[in-house]
Amino acid sequence: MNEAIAIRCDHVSVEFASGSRFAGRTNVVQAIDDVSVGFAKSKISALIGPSGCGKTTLLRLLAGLQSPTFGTIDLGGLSSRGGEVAFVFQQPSLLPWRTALENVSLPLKLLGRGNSKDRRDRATELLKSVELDDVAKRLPSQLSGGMKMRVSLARALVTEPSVLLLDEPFAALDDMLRSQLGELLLDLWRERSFTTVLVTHNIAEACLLAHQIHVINRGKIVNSIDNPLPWPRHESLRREARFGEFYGTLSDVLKNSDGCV
Ligand SMILES: Nc1ncnc2c1ncn2[C@@H]1O[C@H](COP(=O)(O)OP(=O)(O)OP(=O)(O)O)[C@@H](O)[C@H]1O
Repeated sequence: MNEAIAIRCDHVSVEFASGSRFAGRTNVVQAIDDVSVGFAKSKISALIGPSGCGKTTLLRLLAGLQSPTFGTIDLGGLSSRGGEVAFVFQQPSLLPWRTALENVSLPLKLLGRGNSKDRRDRATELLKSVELDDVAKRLPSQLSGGMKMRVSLARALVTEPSVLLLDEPFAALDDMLRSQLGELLLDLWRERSFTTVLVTHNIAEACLLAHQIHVINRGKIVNSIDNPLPWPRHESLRREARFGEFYGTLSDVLKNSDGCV
């Protein structure tokens, strides 16, 4: 595998059977169609495209939650079972009977890492990094939507993964929270440099957060664009002319790729 590529998909396709077997009709849905792509090591890559184009299916493939019908996926030996690959979905999916701290420490317990004090200390550290150490003892039902998402991020990062997969993690949040969590993601990435693949519908989010943007439509990657905006990135970049310029370029690419969102 090329040094700079952390994840490589080679001629990957996913076909789903759809329709009713009882009615005697089953169709094949080609969710991913012969995709070959590399995701850069220690960089943030965005997958953007219209609803139903295959973004989640591609992310599930990278997470090992879905097998390809054809083709291969190479994560250089990393896996979620070893805690090296972590994912965060749109719904935070925290265990409701466990406190925020217990939710964050759970992956360490499942992997058998450290004793209970080590795990508690590590989870407290992660809750601190998402500015939630003061609510460590609360249950998920006592947290706001934004707080739950931050706990999910802390839980995903507690095993120090090399790869973080994010499926529209901020989509259910209002604009203000979305921006704050985007900024938080940038901070966490700056400290840890995990390889990130972010599924989003949001052009501005892709412009602000990603190094590279892959446009996906009808199961195919139809364009891959290097984001020219400078690093380090902050929310304030949204107010700069060059941000508007790149936003316009990306919108045009999406329209011309028939991948408008
Ligand atoms: N388990 C499944 N069985 C049958 N079809 C599926 C299954 N999962 C996904 N599909 C189909 O595969 C295609 C791609 O779905 P996918 O969820 O990957 O799209 P998406 O780009 O993430 O959409 P959205 O942005 O709306 O979440 C869609 O046509 C969808 O209906």
